[in-house]
Amino acid sequence: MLQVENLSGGYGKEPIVRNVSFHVEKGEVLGILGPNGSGKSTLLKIISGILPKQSGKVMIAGKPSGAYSQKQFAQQVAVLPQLHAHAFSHSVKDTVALGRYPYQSGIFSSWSELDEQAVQEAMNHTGVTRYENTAIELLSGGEQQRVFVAQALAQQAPILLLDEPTNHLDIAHQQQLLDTIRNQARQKGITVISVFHDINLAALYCDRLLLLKNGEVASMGVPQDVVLESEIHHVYNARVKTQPHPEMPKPQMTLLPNLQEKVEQFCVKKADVMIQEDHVLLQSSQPLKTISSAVHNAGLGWYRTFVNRGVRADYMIDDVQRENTEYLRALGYHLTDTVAMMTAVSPEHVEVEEYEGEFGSIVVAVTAGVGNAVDVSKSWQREDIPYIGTINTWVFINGELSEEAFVQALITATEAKVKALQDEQVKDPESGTVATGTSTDSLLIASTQQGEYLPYAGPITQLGKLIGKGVYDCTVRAIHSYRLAVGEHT
Ligand SMILES: Nc1ncnc2c1ncn2[C@@H]1O[C@H](COP(=O)(O)OP(=O)(O)OP(=O)(O)O)[C@@H](O)[C@H]1O
Repeated sequence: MLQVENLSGGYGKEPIVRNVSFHVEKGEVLGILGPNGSGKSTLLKIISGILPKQSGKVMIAGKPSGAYSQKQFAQQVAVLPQLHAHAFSHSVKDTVALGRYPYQSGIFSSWSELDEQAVQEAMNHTGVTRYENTAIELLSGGEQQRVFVAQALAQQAPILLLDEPTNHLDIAHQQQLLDTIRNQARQKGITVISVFHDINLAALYCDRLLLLKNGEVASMGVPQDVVLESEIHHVYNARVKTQPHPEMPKPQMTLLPNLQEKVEQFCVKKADVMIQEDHVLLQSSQPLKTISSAVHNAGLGWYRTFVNRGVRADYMIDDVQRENTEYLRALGYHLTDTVAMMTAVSPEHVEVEEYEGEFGSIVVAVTAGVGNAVDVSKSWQREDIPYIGTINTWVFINGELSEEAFVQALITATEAKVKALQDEQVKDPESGTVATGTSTDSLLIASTQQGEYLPYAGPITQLGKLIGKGVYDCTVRAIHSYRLAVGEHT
């Protein structure tokens, strides 16, 4: 739909944009990224004919852009510039209606039903209909921005060139606007080329990204291939970490600050694990990087308070999450700073130990209710009802773990637990075979992220050895403790 070949141009003799080539298909959304002054706006200005090109080609629907008259060009390409000059006071509707000028002819107004419909639709999509009779200068920056986007949409051109369309917009309006633009691209086959400052928004909404550095293409491709830590560091000179978006297969990046603040050194000790009236508690002075399958705040996060709550064996609540949240609130725990598990085992049957290794130490705490344990290889024969009985395992690590080490720590701890059940001959009461866990086991790996860097946590690494020994020992002891409490004999 739009093809740019070896395009160069700028404001004086020296080109600002140099040798840029790309093509964009019908219905595609291309994001242009790059640091301040890299030439993003200049590139859009050259494509839209606001600035003359020095060399290269811009082809629109197979024809050189210069072959279009001004009006024909405006029927093909709608432009949202970065800065809007509005010398005359117009109402919002009149401003949006200016987008229809390529379709007006003659000295008498030829305003048609189609024009009216396009204006109404564009105002609707950008949420500015309620201001239609208000003078544009009376609106806030973000509201004005939406009016100018409406003007570009009203133009109903097959190509949209947008320079920072979300400038001044709050997050809800950013979402609404970019949803609209993306939907227009998909439903109406509109081709969109948009400059972004926000790399995450661009990665989320664009099919492909073009990264400019000093007026030249530094990289171009699908967001996964452009939003790379090394690439962003190279082009922007900023330290970042990329992560997957939680709902879409798109990369998102986070800044890694270079702060000079002194970080307080701390470590987790065995004595930090306390037995309260109805729960096991650990409160750390600093947040720990945590991954868990807890009831409250499962997944990955940073937390200071860890709760393993003992409930009665007949605890039957429809909305466990909510009831548990109320419980934590009543105890005064900060809900966003707490990870909480549940068990039918009484807190005094927790087994806690500290293990010293070459790199530092770990603390393990386990409660093991194994009355209804399950052999995972036979569980397909069972009904889907959960059974009372849970093994809750906490592993606190005084060290700095890589992401790989976090996942390996989960595996190593699970293997150690399974081995403990095997050696203790914990049986699945339904199949009669050796159990591998229970139907509701929870596991937590939490790390101070201070001290020695620990890239791996497999069974023969220093960390893996401690986890293997610690989880195995504490699980065996917790099974003994449970059996003693319920009067079960091995
Ligand atoms: N009207 C102008 N006359 C001369 N030079 C200009 C003009 N506008 C921009 N420039 C120069 O062109 C270079 C690229 O500017 P441009 O606005 O294209 O960058 P950008 O990537 O859009 O930056 P930003 O992220 O800050 O919006 C800058 O060095 C700028 O100083």
